[in-house]
Amino acid sequence: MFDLTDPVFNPYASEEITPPHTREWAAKRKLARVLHQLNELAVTCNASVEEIEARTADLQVVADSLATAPRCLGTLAFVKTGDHGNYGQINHELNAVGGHSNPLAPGLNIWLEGAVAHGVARCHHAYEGPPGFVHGGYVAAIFDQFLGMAQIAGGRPGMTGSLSVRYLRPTPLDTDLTLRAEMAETVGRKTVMRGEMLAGGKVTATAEGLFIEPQRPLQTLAR
Ligand SMILES: CCCCCCCC(=O)SCCNC(=O)CCNC(=O)[C@H](O)C(C)(C)COP(=O)(O)OP(=O)(O)OC[C@H]1O[C@@H](n2cnc3c(N)ncnc32)[C@H](O)[C@@H]1OP(=O)(O)O
Repeated sequence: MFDLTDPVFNPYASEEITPPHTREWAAKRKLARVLHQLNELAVTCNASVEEIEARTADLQVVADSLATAPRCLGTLAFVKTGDHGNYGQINHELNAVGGHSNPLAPGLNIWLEGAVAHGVARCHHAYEGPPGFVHGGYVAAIFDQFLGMAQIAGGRPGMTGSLSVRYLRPTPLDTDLTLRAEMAETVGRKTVMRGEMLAGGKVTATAEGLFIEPQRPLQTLAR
């Protein structure tokens, strides 16, 4: 699924974001960036009603046009075509929290240095929960993806069985959030990961995740 020794595609080898491997994904990253910006503008812009209605009509034209193109519903549908890369490459683009071509993703970048996983994410105002701070569900989602990717270094990638987050102080919006995680223990198919999230050098939340290697390969679970 993810081969950390693959010299051609290992998105976690360094802090540098792995470039898109096809023109299609380069185009989709651009689309995602515009939509990500629109997400933030949708919750922050203070334009007139007329302006909002006019721009919404413009966007509806774009959405209706894209809706006429063929679609692939889910990563495995993209894999099946054979034209979009392997599962790891497609997941790297489309993942809900870490995908560079997914406008919902809060720009999570992950890299591994030996046994330690590092990451950075940034949540704009569409991720607001308490006033001025990141919604706790998004903090948990970032940990889920971050710890989930960090555990693949252990060689037995699993699905989240449980995730416990301790919210120590509110996590600020529009701030680089740095992440760090290490494997706490691994017993058979079960791996426990522990991590922390920092903003401005202060820990805002810690998390512990239990990941369980499924009995069947992950790619076959959807079938
Ligand atoms: C590389 C991919 C990384 C992906 C990271 C992204 C993070 C995600 O979002 S994953 C999505 C969220 N998670 C899920 O949807 C998982 C849904 N659950 C499942 O599919 C299954 O319950 C799964 C795979 C976790 C375990 O199923 P299965 O392998 O059949 O478990 P089973 O054989 O019954 O139990 C194995 C062991 O784990 C324990 N266990 C199982 N489920 C849990 C759980 N939820 N919490 C704690 N322990 C559990 C069992 O007690 C057992 O322990 P022991 O061996 O000591 O008796």
